[in-house]
Amino acid sequence: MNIYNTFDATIANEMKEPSSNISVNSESSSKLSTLTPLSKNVSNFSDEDLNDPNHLLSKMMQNIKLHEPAKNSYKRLSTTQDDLTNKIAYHMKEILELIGEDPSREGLLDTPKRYAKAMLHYTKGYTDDLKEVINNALFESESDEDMIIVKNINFHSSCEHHLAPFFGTCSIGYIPNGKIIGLSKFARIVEVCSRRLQVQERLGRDILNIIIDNLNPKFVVVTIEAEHMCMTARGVQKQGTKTITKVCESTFEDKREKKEALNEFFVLYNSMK
Ligand SMILES: Nc1nc2c(ncn2[C@@H]2O[C@H](COP(=O)(O)OP(=O)(O)OP(=O)(O)O)[C@@H](O)[C@H]2O)c(=O)[nH]1
Ligand SMILES: [Zn+2]
Repeated sequence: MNIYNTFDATIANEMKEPSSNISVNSESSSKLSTLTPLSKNVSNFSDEDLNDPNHLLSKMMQNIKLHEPAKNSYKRLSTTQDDLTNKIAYHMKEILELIGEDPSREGLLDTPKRYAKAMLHYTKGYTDDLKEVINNALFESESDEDMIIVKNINFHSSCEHHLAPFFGTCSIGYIPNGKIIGLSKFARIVEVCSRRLQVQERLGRDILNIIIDNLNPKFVVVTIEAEHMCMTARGVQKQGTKTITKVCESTFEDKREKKEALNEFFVLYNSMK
């Protein structure tokens, strides 16, 4: 059985289409579509599914839901990094003027370009090639009973509402299903997903989906604890506020098994400093 139960997120996941002014570029979308192979589970329909149209439809709907969240058809508007940097810098210079600064004063001369380079870094996840990132570091698992946890992977991301940083740690736990992955790859996956404009809920879901797509584990959970600068440095200005999200899925048909695995995750997670 290769169908994941519908997950329960700590906070409801709001998945939105990329804004309409981001168009699809075939080169980048083919690279990035490796994040969500839509056909992945189609070969896993049972005879029962194939003989009963209602069963089949309901299973197809589950599959569609599973792969809905990660939107990866993004496009950089220019082809070269230099061209992009110059275009962003041009607009940043205008913004400096709009806030009443003098972009020609010595301290600000290189600032638009510095900002452009920083912005491209904060959003480099749009162009990272996940296949290269994972680099075939998938190995046969020796036990499909034991849980693996990678705790406290730190990350920096940008909130899609204010372009303000949000940062914190991400922890991942999973029970394999024939395959394990090189441990560093979890941190690399977190890096790809966080270097985009995000909301925390979608960040967790994107990470979870990539793990499912590559490992098809029996159980997987992703927790994120983060501080949002848009809540501390501006807006409501509540220092020290942390947001915690959890997404979790499993192939277990019995919900109790999923609950037990989740308990095991939190016991282990809390016992390790
Ligand atoms: N769910 C969720 N909300 C976020 C995240 N990052 C920022 N936000 C929230 O997005 C909301 C945007 O609300 P708006 O009313 O449109 O924006 P705003 O007027 O700047 O809101 P304030 O921050 O309350 O000043 C705010 O409540 C932010 O706290 C996130 O990762 N997840
Ligand atoms: Zn924000």
